[in-house]
Amino acid sequence: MARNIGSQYTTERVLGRGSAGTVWLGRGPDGPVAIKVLREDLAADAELVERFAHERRTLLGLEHPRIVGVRELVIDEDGTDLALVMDLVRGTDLRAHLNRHRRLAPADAVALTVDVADALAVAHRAGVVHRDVKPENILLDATGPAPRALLADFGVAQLIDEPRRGTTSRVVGTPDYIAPEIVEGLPSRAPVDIYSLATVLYELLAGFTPFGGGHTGAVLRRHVTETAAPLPGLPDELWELLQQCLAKAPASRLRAAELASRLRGLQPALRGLPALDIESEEETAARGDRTAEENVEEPEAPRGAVALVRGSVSDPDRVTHTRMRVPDAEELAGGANGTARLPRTPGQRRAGSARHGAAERRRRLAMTLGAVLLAVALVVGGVLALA
Ligand SMILES: Nc1ncnc2c1ncn2[C@@H]1O[C@H](COP(=O)(O)OP(=O)(O)OP(=O)(O)O)[C@@H](O)[C@H]1O
Repeated sequence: MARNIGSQYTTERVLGRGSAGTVWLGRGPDGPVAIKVLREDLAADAELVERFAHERRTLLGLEHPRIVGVRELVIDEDGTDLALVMDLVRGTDLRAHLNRHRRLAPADAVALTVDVADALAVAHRAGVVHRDVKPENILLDATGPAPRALLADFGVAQLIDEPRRGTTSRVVGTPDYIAPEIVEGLPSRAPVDIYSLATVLYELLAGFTPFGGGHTGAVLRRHVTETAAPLPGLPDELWELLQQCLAKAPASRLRAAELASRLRGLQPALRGLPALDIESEEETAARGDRTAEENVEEPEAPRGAVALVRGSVSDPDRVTHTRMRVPDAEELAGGANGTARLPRTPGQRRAGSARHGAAERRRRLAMTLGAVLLAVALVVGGVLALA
């Protein structure tokens, strides 16, 4: 049902829902807009409303073709509505795009990443850190010949989470995309956005994030202790860039403008390359491999591998935005064995899988038998020589 937002806008129908509220297709004096109406409990939080009002200039001031512009901040006097009026993006978000395509050709993945890096370069220059770069916050404008990415929700995560940030025992963000320094309780500066964007790029190429899968604590630990598994078939230069932006040390990551320019430089060489021919364990299981593995008599040797169900691109229960406890030092150190999902080319066995284990056992048995036969032959030979 249409309702008025402030004196100038009306809502028409729901475009989507997020943790902070509902986004509506709306109408204003200059035509259609998107209106994010924040949840009632947030709108009723006087401190939060004040923070929004205070940050009004920042929210409204970021203007760039690759940033979803905020046109108006509506604060109802009676405290019922707190809404952001935004430019309407005609298309979809990157999460929906990824759900449909599973993984993108390197040139397409890089083109979208360049758009977001351009947006971040402008924001970082203005001293604004996004803090929640993820496919859900990247909108795709589908009105041109190829989709263009726009980064949405600047500053919103920060404003909403502010009161809880005083406590160092909590980290805020979306687990799969959160930078290691946030997990360690350090402040979020511009490099956190670069890390999250590199995670998105990895996901666009692989179909899954480098450190996702399993429960939130395991995901956080991997961000701090593990390195991303290489993606077979990815051109070396692109892999090097990805690794650099996924560096644990924030200072080692590229700045947004440099990332955009380096990626642009790679674009000609990527043209025409197909999407990577790799799959996650989840996809292997979907192809019926799991049944075969379960039929092998001995269970898989425990490696601590985490099921790939949660956090996968098609998981409707995916944790998208949450507050988490900062893992203690012991928990963070527990990742030495590595628990992240590893990319495999289709049909390739995972080291440690039951079938791989059975083959390994057969190989070891053959080697042992060979060694015994050799020893017997040497003894017999020695006895005969002495006789
Ligand atoms: N400016 C816009 N134009 C068109 N659609 C939009 C716009 N902003 C948001 N949407 C749609 O609304 C959906 C919900 O957006 P919202 O920002 O509330 O949540 P989210 O980013 O998906 O999740 P969360 O807020 O929990 O991190 C988006 O996924 C997108 O499909």
